[in-house]
Amino acid sequence: MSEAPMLEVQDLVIRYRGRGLFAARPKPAVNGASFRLAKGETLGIVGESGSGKTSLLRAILRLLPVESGSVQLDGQDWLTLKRDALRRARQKLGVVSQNPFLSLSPRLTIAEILAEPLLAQGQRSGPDMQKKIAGLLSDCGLPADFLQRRARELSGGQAQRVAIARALALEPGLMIFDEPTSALDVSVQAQILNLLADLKESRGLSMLFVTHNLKVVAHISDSLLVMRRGDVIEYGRTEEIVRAPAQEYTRELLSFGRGTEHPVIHKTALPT
Ligand SMILES: Nc1ncnc2c1ncn2[C@@H]1O[C@H](COP(=O)(O)OP(=O)(O)OP(=O)(O)O)[C@@H](O)[C@H]1O
Repeated sequence: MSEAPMLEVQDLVIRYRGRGLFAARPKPAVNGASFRLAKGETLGIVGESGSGKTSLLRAILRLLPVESGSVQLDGQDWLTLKRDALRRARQKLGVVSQNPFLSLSPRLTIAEILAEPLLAQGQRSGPDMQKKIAGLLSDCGLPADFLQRRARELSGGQAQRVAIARALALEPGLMIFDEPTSALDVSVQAQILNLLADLKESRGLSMLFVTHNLKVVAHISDSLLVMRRGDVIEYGRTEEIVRAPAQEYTRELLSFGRGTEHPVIHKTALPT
């Protein structure tokens, strides 16, 4: 029997409420999305503003109720989990968002930021924890002397590396990236994409990567899912979609990827 996928979403429908008592029922924000993410693979979810990407992510994170459909996370029926079971199971998810400065406490040292999730999980501070924290930082391409710096002293790229290190602290099975490079310069974007490619290889990470920029995500995704106005309009292996997109809309996203040139993927040099 083949291994259970890390994430399997089937016919997911998400609909916000209409405004006012007699408001017409709005069209679903996500209209029957289905996809499968195998362990160790990356799925890029792409679409322009309003296509439903954030709603889909928020539903997967259980921050938004769904109207119908199912989500299996590592073989577990994710949408029916209750309180304590959900809290425990959430450790399977690591989340990195667009702006690391909103999620990193400016006054804490990087060592304190990386220790937070471990302490919250009940691990004891001490030499083992220090070793683990130093390892996380180094895996994310920052030198050990950064441990004593504070988040407010970091560049955007460095802060995003710390946010990624913190999300990895509890060794989640699935990493979720919500526009992780869109606030960064193109050269720094490429470095962060290199880092994700390295981490995927060294840690066998499964990743969901949400972005409006198809060119960015095509470089690191095994599969792509293209959304438009709530519908999944294209889904398949990246090389096939890039070679022969079935939809005109996907072709447009490929040729006019907003805001970037082709980011150069190379082995990471000095972190920026
Ligand atoms: N809280 C809300 N209440 C009502 N409608 C909402 C709400 N949040 C989003 N929507 C609607 O749901 C649809 C999908 O929005 P969503 O934010 O999921 O798209 P997106 O692809 O993530 O866009 P962006 O890239 O701008 O974040 C849009 O039509 C949006 O107006």
